[in-house]
Amino acid sequence: MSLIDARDLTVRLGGTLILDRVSLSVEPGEIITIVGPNGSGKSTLLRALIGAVPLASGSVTRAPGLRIGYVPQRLHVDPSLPLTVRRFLSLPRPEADAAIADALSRAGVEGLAGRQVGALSGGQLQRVLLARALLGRPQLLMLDEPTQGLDQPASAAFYRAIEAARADLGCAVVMVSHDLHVVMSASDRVICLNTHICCEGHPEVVASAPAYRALFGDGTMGTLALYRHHHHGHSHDDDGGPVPAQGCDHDHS
Ligand SMILES: Nc1ncnc2c1ncn2[C@@H]1O[C@H](COP(=O)(O)OP(=O)(O)OP(=O)(O)O)[C@@H](O)[C@H]1O
Repeated sequence: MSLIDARDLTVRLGGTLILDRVSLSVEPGEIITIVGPNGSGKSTLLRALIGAVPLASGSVTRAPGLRIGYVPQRLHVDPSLPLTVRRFLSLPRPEADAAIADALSRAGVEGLAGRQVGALSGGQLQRVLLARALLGRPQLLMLDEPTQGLDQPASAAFYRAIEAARADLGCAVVMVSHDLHVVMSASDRVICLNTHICCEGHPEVVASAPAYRALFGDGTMGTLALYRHHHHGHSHDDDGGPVPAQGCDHDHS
């Protein structure tokens, strides 16, 4: 059984169409990466899958009792707030010291339990947020641009921790990422979102797209090229059936 099954998920916020008939299912243990331009609905999609956003139409079915660990894009913590990592990880529910130590270790930051949350570096805080998500031994880990603002070694370490957690817990991972090396190397499936799913497929399929080759040919400019690829309008001139997208190099003109 799928962990999550979304059918024609449609979300409107403030009268604006944010997600248009998005269908996807998440299978146990798979890693799905969601890419797309700013404002394309990636965060909203994660929140809708969790059930934190009302749907205008469509449905989201979660496996009964599904345990989800969610790592937000960022969390602002007032540096003057006295709050240790241990206490932070015990909110809202008290957790045993051993469980906290285990989660911190899985996230690769054992030894931080006594530190002040407000004094952590960006990379440490993201790993503590990962530890928090891992505490509930999730079947599904959802991460919203978790390495934003981290340097390359810190990002790489973060993703290694995610992979280790998946290997260990067997959890599925759905993440939003702009880190295309990760997208291409660590994902079972890549979904490119632009209000609707504009293309999806195995990384190799996406990698065969000219836009992806442009990425590695042109360095960071290639990153922009990927995000600019054929992001066509949102009008559907078809009957709303399955998106026939397999790669990122098609257009719908
Ligand atoms: N509560 C809200 N009310 C109205 N519009 C909203 C609300 N939340 C988000 N939006 C709009 O929905 C669109 C999608 O936002 P979302 O954060 O899902 O995009 P995103 O792809 O995650 O963007 P980014 O890459 O910049 O993080 C944006 O245009 C945003 O302004």
